[in-house]
Amino acid sequence: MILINDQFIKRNQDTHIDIEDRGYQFGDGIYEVVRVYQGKTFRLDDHLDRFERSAKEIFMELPFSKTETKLKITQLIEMNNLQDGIVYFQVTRGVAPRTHAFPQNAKPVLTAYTKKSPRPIDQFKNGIKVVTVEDIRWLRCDIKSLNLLGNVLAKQYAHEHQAEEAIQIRDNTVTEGSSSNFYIVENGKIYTHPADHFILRGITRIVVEEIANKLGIPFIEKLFSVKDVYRADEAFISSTTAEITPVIQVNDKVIGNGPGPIVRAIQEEFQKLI
Ligand SMILES: Cc1ncc(COP(=O)(O)O)c(CN[C@@H]2CONC2=O)c1O
Repeated sequence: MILINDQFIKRNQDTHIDIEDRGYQFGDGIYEVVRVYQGKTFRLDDHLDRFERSAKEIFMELPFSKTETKLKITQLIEMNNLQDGIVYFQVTRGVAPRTHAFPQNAKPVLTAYTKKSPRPIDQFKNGIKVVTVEDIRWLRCDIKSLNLLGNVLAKQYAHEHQAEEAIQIRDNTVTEGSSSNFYIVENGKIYTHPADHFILRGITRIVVEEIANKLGIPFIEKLFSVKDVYRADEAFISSTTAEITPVIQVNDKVIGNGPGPIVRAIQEEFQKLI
């Protein structure tokens, strides 16, 4: 089943999204991806809080309250008997004759679906290779909007260079991955870009900070360059789908000696949480 507003419908039915839906024409909308483990959502409240903030930041009404949205998402997971995978949901500003300014009386459109997806265990174990690209995105990357072309181009560059992720660089500073947050470890301390308008404040990033605090590992929000990355003892990314994934190579530079003790400790604690 999928969800369109307050209707649960079979996916193979004649479902349609209007050609003048602003999400389709302008990317005028917001989204969330939530992980489901053994049928239970992980940090859904945090995702819904961020969803509400994203809507507020683009001056968009949400069609349902947090409680109502939570219920619909949970019902969808149960209907589809999703055990391990993700639930994707988004709201667009709705359908209206194409004009850039906000339409007078368009109704926001909520859609959601679930997808079985195994955890990338090999990547957790062995780590991944990433490449660096220029961060060409707009200046409100803190909003989880449907405007993902910059992210798409970055990810495509990674795939064309046999890498799993592209780490974006803005003014000689490492911001984040195309769909992940990025960290380096030096002398037992974790460094990551401050949660400002230049990155998305990842839910998994919040969990990484909580785990670091629990383990007494300094979690330092600080600007750093690619040169700092090359000198790092360890590097890793985090996201709802990548969880905590070690980074063992950046461009042609090997980082440390493969997944290090800090990222392993964070992974171990994360595993306990789920
Ligand atoms: C640009 C960007 N930064 C950071 C993150 C990490 O945020 P979370 O920890 O909250 O997931 C994401 C996740 N993007 C989602 C996660 O999976 N696929 C996505 O598009 C992202 O797209």
